[in-house]
Amino acid sequence: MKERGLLIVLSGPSGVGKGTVRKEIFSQTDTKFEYSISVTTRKPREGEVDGIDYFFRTREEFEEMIENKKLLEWAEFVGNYYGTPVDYVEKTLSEGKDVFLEIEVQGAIQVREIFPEGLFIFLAPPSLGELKNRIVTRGTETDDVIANRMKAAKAEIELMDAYDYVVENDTVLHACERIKSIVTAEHCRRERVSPRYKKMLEVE
Ligand SMILES: Nc1ncnc2c1ncn2[C@@H]1O[C@H](COP(=O)(O)OP(=O)(O)OP(=O)(O)O)[C@@H](O)[C@H]1O
Ligand SMILES: Nc1nc2c(ncn2[C@@H]2O[C@H](COP(=O)(O)O)[C@@H](O)[C@H]2O)c(=O)[nH]1
Repeated sequence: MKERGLLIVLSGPSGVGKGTVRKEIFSQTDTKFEYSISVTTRKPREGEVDGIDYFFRTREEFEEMIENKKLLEWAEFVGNYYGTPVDYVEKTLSEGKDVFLEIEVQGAIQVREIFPEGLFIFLAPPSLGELKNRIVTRGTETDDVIANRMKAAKAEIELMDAYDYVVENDTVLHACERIKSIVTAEHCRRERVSPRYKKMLEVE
C-alpha cells in the first residue's frame, strides 16, 4: 500500500498573498503538489473560471453539500460560503500525493481537528497597513468588503500561534522558498516513522 501524501494547509488573512504565493509555487517545476479547488458561493471575479479558480455554486447547492457531508471543512467568510471537497482530498492523499489547501483560518482550525498530522502554515503580512494596501491595490473588493475583511484579519492574525509555522510574505519569492523548505523538512522528519524503513530493516 502506498504511503499517504502530506496535507499542506496555507492560511492567513485575506489579501496577504496566499493565492499569489501558491500560484508561484505551482509554477515552479521542482514542486509536485496537488491543489484542492474549493467550492464557494461568492460570485466569480473578472477572469475567474469555474473548475479552475473555484467551483462556483449557489447557496442552496452549497448547503446540500454540507448536508451530504461532501465537505472536509467549510466556513462562512464575510458573507459567502467556502469549503473543501472531501473526496478529492482523501483520494489524492491515498494515492501518496501531497495536497495543498489555501483556506481561511476558521477552516484551517477544522482541518487541524480532522488531520492533526497535516502541515499548517500561516502566511503573515509585513504589517496591517501593507495588508490593507494589498487588498485595495488588488482592486476586486468594495470599500465595505475591504473593511470587513480587515476586521476579520485582526482576529485571524491573533490565531497564528495555532499553526506549525508562520511565514512572512515580504516578497513572493522569499515566501515561496520558505514554504518549500518547510515542506521538504517535514517530509524528512516523517521519514523517521516511515514503514519503508521499517520494512528495509526486516529484510536485512
Ligand atoms: N509579497 C507581496 N508583495 C507585494 N504585493 C503582493 C505580495 N504578495 C501578493 N501581493 C499582492 O497582494 C494582492 C493580494 O494577493 P492575493 O490575491 O494573492 O491574496 P490572498 O491572500 O489570496 O487573498 P484572498 O484571501 O482574498 O483570496 C494582489 O494584488 C497581489 O498581487
Ligand atoms: N475555509 C475555507 N476558506 C477558503 C476556501 N477557499 C478559499 N478560502 C478562503 O476564503 C477567503 C476569501 O477568498 P476570496 O477568493 O473570496 O478572496 C480567503 O482567505 C481564501 O483563502 C475553502 O475551501 N475553505
